[in-house]
Amino acid sequence: MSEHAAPHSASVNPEDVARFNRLGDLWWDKTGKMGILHDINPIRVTYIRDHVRRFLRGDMTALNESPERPLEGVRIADIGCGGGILSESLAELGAQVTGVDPAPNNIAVASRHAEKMGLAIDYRNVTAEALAETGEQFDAVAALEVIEHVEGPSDFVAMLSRLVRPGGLLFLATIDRTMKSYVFAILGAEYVLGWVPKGTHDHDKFIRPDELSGWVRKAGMREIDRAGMSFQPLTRSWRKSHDTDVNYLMAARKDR
Ligand SMILES: C[S@@+](CC[C@H](N)C(=O)[O-])C[C@H]1O[C@@H](n2cnc3c(N)ncnc32)[C@H](O)[C@@H]1O
Repeated sequence: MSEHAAPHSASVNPEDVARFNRLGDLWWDKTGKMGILHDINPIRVTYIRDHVRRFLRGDMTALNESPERPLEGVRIADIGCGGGILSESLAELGAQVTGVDPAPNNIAVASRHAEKMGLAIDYRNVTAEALAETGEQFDAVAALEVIEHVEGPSDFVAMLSRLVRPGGLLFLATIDRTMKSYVFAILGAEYVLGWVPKGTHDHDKFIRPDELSGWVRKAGMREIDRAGMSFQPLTRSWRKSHDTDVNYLMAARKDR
């Protein structure tokens, strides 16, 4: 596997991307250090599915009523796709997924896994900037658990907006910059419980929901929803909530 992260671009923090580049098979180990992404994935996928069906049904003829493939024909870009956890779930629902990540090994892991699962996903080892430069646009763009790892997050949102077609949707997920997130997402998840590799997160790079909403607005889009993802200690499970103090999702729409 390659030690080097691929093409440099303004949003890429080389050390951070190199750390993700080394994860290899851990991406698909549901009980390992990336397990939390598998645990929250059903909430993220349902969130995307429901917003796409609610907001894009009117202008997409291919968006049929099939309960098994509710995203049939929807073009979605998964930015910072890692090992493909989100990309695969969206493809299973019928979406035409393009997954990009600057770490070459992530794309290698994602491509191998998708092939094993019989899923056709267009994985590319390019930066999000390089994808935006092609002028391609998507019905929906998702950058989940990515923006807290990039350089210049407000510019990153502006660049993501360029990838969304008029009337299309942008989905973001990140962590709020609160005392609670310091306790849960850093001390708890990295140091006490060991859910996530130590050093994965820098509290200063966490983002307040209103800050994110402002960047979205500046990028010519409009926030349409935000929701929390909360861990329930009693049932040891995650659920969608109104508490955005730690992990949260945001959906935005580009005007036509
Ligand atoms: C925490 S992982 C999330 C992976 C995936 N989005 C998921 O939720 O399953 C963060 C990912 O963002 C990627 N990444 C970091 N900086 C990036 C950038 N500037 N542009 C695109 N992806 C980036 C990393 O390589 C890594 O795969």
